[in-house]
Amino acid sequence: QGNTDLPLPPGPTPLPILGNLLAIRRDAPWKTYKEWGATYGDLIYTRTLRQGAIVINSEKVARALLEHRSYNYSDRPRFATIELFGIAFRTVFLPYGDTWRLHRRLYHQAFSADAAVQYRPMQLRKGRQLLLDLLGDPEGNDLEAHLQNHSASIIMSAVYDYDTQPRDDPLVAIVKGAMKMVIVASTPDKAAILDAYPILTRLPPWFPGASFRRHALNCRSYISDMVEKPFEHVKKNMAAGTAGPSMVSESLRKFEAEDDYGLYEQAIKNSSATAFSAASETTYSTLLVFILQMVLNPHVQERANVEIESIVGTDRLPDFGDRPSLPYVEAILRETLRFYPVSPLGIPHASVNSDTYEGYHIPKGTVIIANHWAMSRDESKYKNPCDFSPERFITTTGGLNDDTATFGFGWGRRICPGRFVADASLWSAIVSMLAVFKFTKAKDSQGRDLDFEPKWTAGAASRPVKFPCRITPRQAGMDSKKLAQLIDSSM
Ligand code: HEM
Repeated sequence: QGNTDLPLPPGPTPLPILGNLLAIRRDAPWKTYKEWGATYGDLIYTRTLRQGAIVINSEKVARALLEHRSYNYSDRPRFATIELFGIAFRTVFLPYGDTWRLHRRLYHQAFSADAAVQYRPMQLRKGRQLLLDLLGDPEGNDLEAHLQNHSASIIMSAVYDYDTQPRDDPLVAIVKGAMKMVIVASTPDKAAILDAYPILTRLPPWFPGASFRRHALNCRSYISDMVEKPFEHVKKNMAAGTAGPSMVSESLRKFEAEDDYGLYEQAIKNSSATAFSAASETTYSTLLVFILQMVLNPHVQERANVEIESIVGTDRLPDFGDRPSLPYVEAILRETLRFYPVSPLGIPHASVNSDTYEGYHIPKGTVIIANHWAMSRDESKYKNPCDFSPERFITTTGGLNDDTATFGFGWGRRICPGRFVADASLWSAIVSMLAVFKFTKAKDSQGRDLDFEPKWTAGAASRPVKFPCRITPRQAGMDSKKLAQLIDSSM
């Protein structure tokens, strides 16, 4: 229990009304929080307008509070934008309670470590489709789109048994369109203003300056399609007897005899719609980080390729059976997750009751932000943290150390339930790409390397901004026919 006589954790002095709003970098708040850490430590109190928040800058404190006291830190803050834009149904925003527990149960059935194994053949197939897409795009003009398709097609298959079309898939377009609207509409500064002045959310849509209300109405209709349309696809296939296994069909069957079936059906709809949006952006952003780092670190690719060729040869592609024999590839995956957690501040938690930690008072209902980016740059754990170095996970005897670098998947009872699926999607794509391609810098007209400074997008999910590169097959004469043969001989 908290003790109100104790001080709040330390932090920068807030200005009247605005609090620390102006002191926080809008493009990368995680960097500001890390810088503050040098003065105030790993637990910082900050205020934006009326909203107080505690930032955790280290794995140690995150573990102590969000894991060991998970019962008290598994709630979510209620932001005014969430209701306004019609996204309060998403698991990520549900308060700590029965509906959220039911969602977690549904994910556990479909995506636990054991259940996730069933998707591996599909994930390998999708990884190989990605190879064909990359072969046809040697300058990586549509790199982001290929990676997006790969991630979207895996999650649509696992959740809805839906086979996406390689381009312009109608269901993917609905879901992507809805998520884009939500991201534009619910930027942190909008959220902070609407939370501080909730009366604004009740302005009529026609009111001057209330364009966000019109936007919100539009957004709600997109969101409704995002929830209903893929779900209808499964129901239709179940009625026709053609539905393959998926999170939705298996959950519907499991609960069909329950008295309160309607409640389960709603939870299945809402959790499955959350899964798509939570899975696709994070997974493809991580693959983009991987490719960027391969372009910038050719020696890492070469070492990985030597490892793959010594274990797999060149007549087939790697599969999950090879995974334990490929420690360096594993280290690359870990280093990709460590180097740039694509959700740098995770999703905020909230405290259920007030609490005391190391002599500081944490009020009930405080927003708690885990700064994954600061954890990735912890010099006491990661020497030269700004270097991309898979070697940091390799022991002197060539095996892997115990650090799986999974802090980017979050904490305690709210930890990402899709992490095992994500891990397999990432590994199968990374190992396939390393086996077949070399990623290098693009060349200018004189044949010189085109150097560039990597940039990162702002927002809750951050990823590399488009960068120039070349994607070259390692085997001479590799064309789509030969690659298709290699893929066939690997099935
Ligand atoms: C590289 C890929 C991924 C990353 C980096 C990632 C990261 C995260 C993070 C940081 C959280 C918040 C955890 C917390 O509150 O402490 C989260 C939550 C969540 N993730 Fe993931 N995720 C990934 C892939 C996936 C996949 C593939 C799925 C679904 C199959 C998924 C479904 C979810 C859901 C439903 C939540 C909300 C959990 C809750 O509020 O209880 N994620 N993820």
